[in-house]
Amino acid sequence: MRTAYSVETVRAAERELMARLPEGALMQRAAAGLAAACADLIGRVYGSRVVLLVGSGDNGGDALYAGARLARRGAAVAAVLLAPERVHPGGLAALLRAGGRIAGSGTGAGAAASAGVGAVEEAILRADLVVDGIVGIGGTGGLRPDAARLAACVGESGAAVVAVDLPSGVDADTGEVRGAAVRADLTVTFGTHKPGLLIDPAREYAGSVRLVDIGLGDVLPAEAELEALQHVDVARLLPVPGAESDKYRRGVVGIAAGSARYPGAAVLAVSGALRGGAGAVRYVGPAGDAVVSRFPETLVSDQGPAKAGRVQAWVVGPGAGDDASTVAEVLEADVPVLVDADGLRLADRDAVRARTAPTLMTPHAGEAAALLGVAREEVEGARLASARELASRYGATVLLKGSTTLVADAAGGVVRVNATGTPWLATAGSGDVLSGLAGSLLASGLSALDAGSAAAYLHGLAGRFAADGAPAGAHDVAEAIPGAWRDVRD
Ligand SMILES: NC(=O)C1=CN([C@@H]2O[C@H](COP(=O)(O)OP(=O)(O)OC[C@H]3O[C@@H](n4cnc5c(N)ncnc54)[C@H](OP(=O)(O)O)[C@@H]3O)[C@@H](O)[C@H]2O)[C@@H](O)CC1
Ligand SMILES: [K+]
Repeated sequence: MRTAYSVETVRAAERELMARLPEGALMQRAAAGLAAACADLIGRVYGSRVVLLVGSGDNGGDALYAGARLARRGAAVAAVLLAPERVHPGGLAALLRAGGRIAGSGTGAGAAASAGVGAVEEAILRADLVVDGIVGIGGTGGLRPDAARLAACVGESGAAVVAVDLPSGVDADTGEVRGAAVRADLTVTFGTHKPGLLIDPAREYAGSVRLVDIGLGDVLPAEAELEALQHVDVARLLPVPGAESDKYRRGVVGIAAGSARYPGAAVLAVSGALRGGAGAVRYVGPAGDAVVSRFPETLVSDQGPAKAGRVQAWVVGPGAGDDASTVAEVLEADVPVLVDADGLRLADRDAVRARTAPTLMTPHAGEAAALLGVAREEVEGARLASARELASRYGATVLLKGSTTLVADAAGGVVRVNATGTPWLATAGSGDVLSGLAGSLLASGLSALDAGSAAAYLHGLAGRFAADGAPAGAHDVAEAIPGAWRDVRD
């Protein structure tokens, strides 16, 4: 499991740890890990040109101490000081002792806002490596103008870019990016991941992320703010039939989906459900013929959901068109219900809130925006807050689809993030497969949080296998689910 903690939690843990250690010890651990990561990234340190972007906080201090280490190994290291009068004194002294210099000025005066600007930009453009120590977890709001100019210049440089703790300009707690931010090839983060490193859009700015252990793990609380499942975690969640299992004990998932206009959505939801571990898939709706001709193992009913026979979970909504009464009927069932696509628009909020069995809603950003009454961009820019808000308004678990999928429970607590997806998954019908898969896992007894996050994980992996660098259709993704399942299990 990869976990991420908020700034507030990190600060508290840091205080506790610092009280037991000699002054400066944590920063030295951080700087040592940072310098090693920089060296690994550029390969040859001796003779390389390194530019440090140094803010006035400890993030800048980390950059300066790491720069000193690189200078001792023969790199030509220049520091751009955003606020020379408030620079970390010990870090600057260490850099200068090691043979590093201040960029943009021979006198040590400030660079970015002074006559040295041209020289600073030139140094950045000519650098082999830029180390972004402008701001870390102490950042608030968008980057200030001086810092934003530097971030833009870094974007034009061909240098390898390493962000210290976080790419400057991204919000550590939410993953939001307001205005300019540094785009890194590698982010070296200390003690724990921060939520922003795992959630888009910030995640994209971070590049690959390397976690440096500074001993914080011992003092962090057990429950994180955000967690990302890995293969072993998903393997533990996936249902395994026992010797005594029959189809009913393994769970029956009901799919109420599709319409005369969109029969394909029903077929695709069933295709996901058949690969999700339930013992049987029951279908109700107008696309029964299409479903059976493709998947003869489906139990098709021509009655409404209430009379279709027992199920342990329902999926409602994919391709439903305007069939609000089916959605309402499913919401009355006292079993877990997954609501997707048209169902999200048709579901009555009070009816969802009144349910006692779990509800899992699976909107993409556009659907979530419509439910929240905001613009799509607002949801995409603030994914964590949007998922939490929607979950709380509906009293449901919300799986917000996207390049980083989030799953949030109504009661708060840890949010799951999934990053196995691929841009190739943004294809028609892919969401229908996901809802069938997640519904099937709900029917086999997983909680809404577990079913949603395990389904997102498998679905993302299946998307990667199916696409393998080329376009793939939603049915290819469904067919790749067993391979993803085996990959996770092995
Ligand atoms: N946690 C740990 O265990 C450890 C933490 N460590 C390191 O410490 C870092 C945290 O250091 P920190 O607390 O000094 O804050 P930091 O990120 O340097 O930012 C503060 C500075 O940024 C400025 N500033 C703010 N907003 C801005 C903006 N929008 N645009 C531009 N500037 C902005 C702000 O200016 P001010 O508001 O004061 O004028 C202030 O000068 C952490 O990320 C990690 O790298 C490691 O050394 C070891 C262990
Ligand atoms: K930074």
